Amino acid sequence: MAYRFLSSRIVPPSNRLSRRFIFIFTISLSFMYLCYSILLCSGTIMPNQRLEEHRCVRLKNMGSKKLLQKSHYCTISAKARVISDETRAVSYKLFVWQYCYIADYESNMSDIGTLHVIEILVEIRRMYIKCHRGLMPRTLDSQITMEKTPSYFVTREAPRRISNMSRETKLIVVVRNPVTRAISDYTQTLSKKPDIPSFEELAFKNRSQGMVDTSWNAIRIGMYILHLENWLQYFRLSQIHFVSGERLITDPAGEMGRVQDFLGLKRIITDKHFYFNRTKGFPCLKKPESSSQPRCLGKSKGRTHVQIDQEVIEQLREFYRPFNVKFFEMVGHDFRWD
Ligand SMILES: Nc1ncnc2c1ncn2[C@@H]1O[C@H](COP(=O)(O)OS(=O)(=O)O)[C@@H](OP(=O)(O)O)[C@H]1O
Repeated sequence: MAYRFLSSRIVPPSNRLSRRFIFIFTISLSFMYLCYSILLCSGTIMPNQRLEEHRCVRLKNMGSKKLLQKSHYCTISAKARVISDETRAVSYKLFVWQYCYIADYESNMSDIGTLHVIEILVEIRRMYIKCHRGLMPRTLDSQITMEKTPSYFVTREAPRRISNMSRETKLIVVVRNPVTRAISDYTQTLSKKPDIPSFEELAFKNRSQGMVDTSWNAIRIGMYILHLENWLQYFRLSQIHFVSGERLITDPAGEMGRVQDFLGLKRIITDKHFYFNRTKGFPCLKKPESSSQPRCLGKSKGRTHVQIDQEVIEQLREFYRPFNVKFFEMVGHDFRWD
């Protein structure tokens, strides 16, 4: 649009020379942005690499020496996640900008080499994918890289993009009772924005008629089967492992055992690594890699939930039941959310 506006006003349509100049100028500008976005990527790889030590729990220190000389069990720290999410958002915007700008140019310039423009687009896309891959830490064959972005599960485009990157990716999703999940979500939002409407107001379009507002994210996210169906267009069910959010609290070692099996790792993390912290009311790590002190999750994990009317909870249970049943059937496991 910007080009159309400029070209129609500044350059007379018949002036081929000026048009060629604008074309070269546009391409140069795009190229500069491309270089900038690539530099931006490599700039953020560095902090990621520096964080690698924090991310990777060396199994060596967890007991089994034989395996551990070779293996790292990697998790992505919250800080690393923020860096990679932000960088991806910025580079994605740059990519879209470049793509749209050139595509717009292409549609307006019949006399320029279309093939040339396509070549440039292909190159930008190649660089873009390389840029994303570069955000992940380098790993040896004996290492596993993990990426943690909860919102991917409910992001429409995520399965296609991830499968484009690697079809063999293993996916782990923590699911909990969708009603509790919605209340937890609301509690978290309320702690940041105390002025939001009540849970009941947000959850229902019409409460007396039991009409739930599925456009509210806190509700929509818990309709797991719908999101799963989207993922199953690109991944096999055997590539996805569902962790029970409830059992992660009552039996963290058991859940972690199943995660390790799914990833094809020896069971290194066992109940020896956890203890129940009465003050926190949750299991905590006895001795994490980074310190000799026990470590619990932060204050924002495991907060007291907002009190919700029992009748509202019942209505939401009813609403979720058919979605849950389909979900249990699909994954072949009953999470017992009733
Ligand atoms: N060990 C331990 N300690 C504290 N909290 C625990 C633990 N295990 C699971 N949980 C549950 O994790 C819930 C928070 O996870 P989130 O989904 O918000 O995490 S994330 O931000 O998406 O990473 C959090 O939900 P809320 O209770 O609603 O805060 C916890 O119930």
